[in-house]
Amino acid sequence: MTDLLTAAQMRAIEQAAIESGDVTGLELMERAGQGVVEAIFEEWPELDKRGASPSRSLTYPRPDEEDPLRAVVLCGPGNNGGDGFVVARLLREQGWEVAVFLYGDLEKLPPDARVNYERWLELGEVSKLTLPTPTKREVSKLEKHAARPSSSQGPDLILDALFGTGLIRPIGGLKPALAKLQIGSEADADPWWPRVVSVDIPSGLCADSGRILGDEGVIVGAHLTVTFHSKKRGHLLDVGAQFCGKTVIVDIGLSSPSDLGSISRKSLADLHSERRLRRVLSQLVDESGLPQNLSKASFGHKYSHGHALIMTGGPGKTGAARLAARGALRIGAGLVTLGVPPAAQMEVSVQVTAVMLQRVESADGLSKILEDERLNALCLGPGLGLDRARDLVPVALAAERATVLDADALTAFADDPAALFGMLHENCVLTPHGGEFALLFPDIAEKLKAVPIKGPAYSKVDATREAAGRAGCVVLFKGPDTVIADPNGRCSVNSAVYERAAPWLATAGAGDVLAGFITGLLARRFSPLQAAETAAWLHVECARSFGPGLIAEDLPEQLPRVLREVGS
Ligand SMILES: NC(=O)C1=CN([C@@H]2O[C@H](COP(=O)(O)OP(=O)(O)OC[C@H]3O[C@@H](n4cnc5c(N)ncnc54)[C@H](OP(=O)(O)O)[C@@H]3O)[C@@H](O)[C@H]2O)[C@@H](O)CC1
Ligand SMILES: Nc1ncnc2c1ncn2[C@@H]1O[C@H](COP(=O)(O)OP(=O)(O)O)[C@@H](O)[C@H]1O
Ligand SMILES: [K+]
Repeated sequence: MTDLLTAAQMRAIEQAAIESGDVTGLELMERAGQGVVEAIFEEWPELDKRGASPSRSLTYPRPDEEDPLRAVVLCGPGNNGGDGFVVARLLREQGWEVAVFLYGDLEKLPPDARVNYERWLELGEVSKLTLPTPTKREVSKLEKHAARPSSSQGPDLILDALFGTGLIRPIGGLKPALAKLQIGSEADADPWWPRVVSVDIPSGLCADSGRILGDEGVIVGAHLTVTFHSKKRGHLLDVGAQFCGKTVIVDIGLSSPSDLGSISRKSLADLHSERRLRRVLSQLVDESGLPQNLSKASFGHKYSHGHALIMTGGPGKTGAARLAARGALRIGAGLVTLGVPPAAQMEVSVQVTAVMLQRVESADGLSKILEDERLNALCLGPGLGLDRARDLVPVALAAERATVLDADALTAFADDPAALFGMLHENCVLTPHGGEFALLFPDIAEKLKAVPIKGPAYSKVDATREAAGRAGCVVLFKGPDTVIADPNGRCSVNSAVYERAAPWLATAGAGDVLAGFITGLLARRFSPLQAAETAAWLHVECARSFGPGLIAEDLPEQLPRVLREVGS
């Protein structure tokens, strides 16, 4: 299990460790600072002068062997700043020239940060940056220390230890200073500009939501972010990953992430965990006791792997449902039938082979074929058309089968979401993208859109949980930071950023395939939450397996390879 923590949860874990007497806050801070330095050397071995490490850097100017390496360390008024003082000291001890700035009042530094401030003072000085807005003179001093290589010798590293998990207000006052350093969000990516490293999280970013506090959008843009113990939600949600650069986690010897002390498991959000998903994929047991893994049980027949029914729209509108059907079949549903209006029968029949076809003109027709109890998973929405959705959705939901509602099946209820919520049951999965989410849950979407002026800000995890509670079923809220929640508060994030980035997944029809994947897993009797989580994970894996140039049709065709790799 990989938990994505909030700032409060991280503090609780730290507090529990300190209270247990196993470790002191000062020791944790020292380990944090050491971890940052190690991570910097790991990322840029040419900065590590301790041994004869290879001086290879394609992106940055190679440090001159004769000159000392130089760092500008920006420390803030809390313990994040304390970590900064530790890093400054460790670099200085290795011969670096380090210019340290403190943004805030010395008198208010928390005790551990104060100790590390004092320790640093034995090695160097600290320049002041007045809070909230540094003076012009202070900013020009900062600028002098951070001059570009073209004008004088610039620093090799800028360390952002201004704010970490304690950020609760916008940092608008720092705008001119960050602009001068060219490390703010507006800075161009400049390969000749020093490496920017953020301690824990880029300053300006809310650790709980991945949103920038304040309407000015002031934030540090880092090349490398070094966080502690576990990723925070802000590293993955919303715009977080755009500003973190590469994010690495340093173990500072806190208890294992699954040992959470007073934190309720219900309040946590999981990061998609490959290990857990592999377990789900391989260990599910169906009601006949056969292993329900995706290679299919050797003794199962097609009906033991479920029968999915996916409704299409009218002529010219059937492509989306066909994509979903292909996805459902490839992910292992025993049979997949497309429910087609008579006018589109010809169009669909010339395009499908393994997928079956059944005429379903209207609600009556749907009720009739749902008399077949073997149809155990339904999908409505992709290309369905709004009128057909309004006609068919009530009948489908009344049948109480596992049901995915996507696209038009969601939009059709924009005028009266409560009517939809009244019909939903616990075996449903809603798969809205941002626009559909806002139609069904306008007040929740509004909270997520409003500029956060204080932290911790309302997050996509909060929003999806709230939506799932209201709908009474699983909600999968799509995006590069897909969040999946059930009405009991269980929640996970399926992230497609950092090493799992798959921007080419944002292609027409990709969502239809996802709906099909979920439907196929529901047919295979996965629970709604497991079906949504597993499908979302496989969806990204398929996109990554294919790579750039992907179109939606390619996704189901990648599944055999991805499943083989999962099973191996
Ligand atoms: N937890 C752990 O296990 C470990 C944590 N560690 C480190 O501690 C960090 C968390 O430390 P933290 O709690 O002191 O928070 P931090 O981000 O330094 O700032 C808080 C201060 O900022 C202030 N403030 C806030 N917003 C502001 C604004 N816009 N403008 C101005 N001021 C603002 C706020 O002020 P106040 O509202 O109280 O006036 C408060 O004084 C964490 O990120 C990690 O680096 C590691 O050492 C090892 C183990
Ligand atoms: N930048 C991105 N990186 C990774 N996945 C993305 C990105 N943008 C969107 N997606 C995913 O692509 C799919 C798009 O679905 P959707 O918006 O319903 O499109 P469509 O209706 O065209 O199928 C969703 O699964 C979403 O999570
Ligand atoms: K920081």
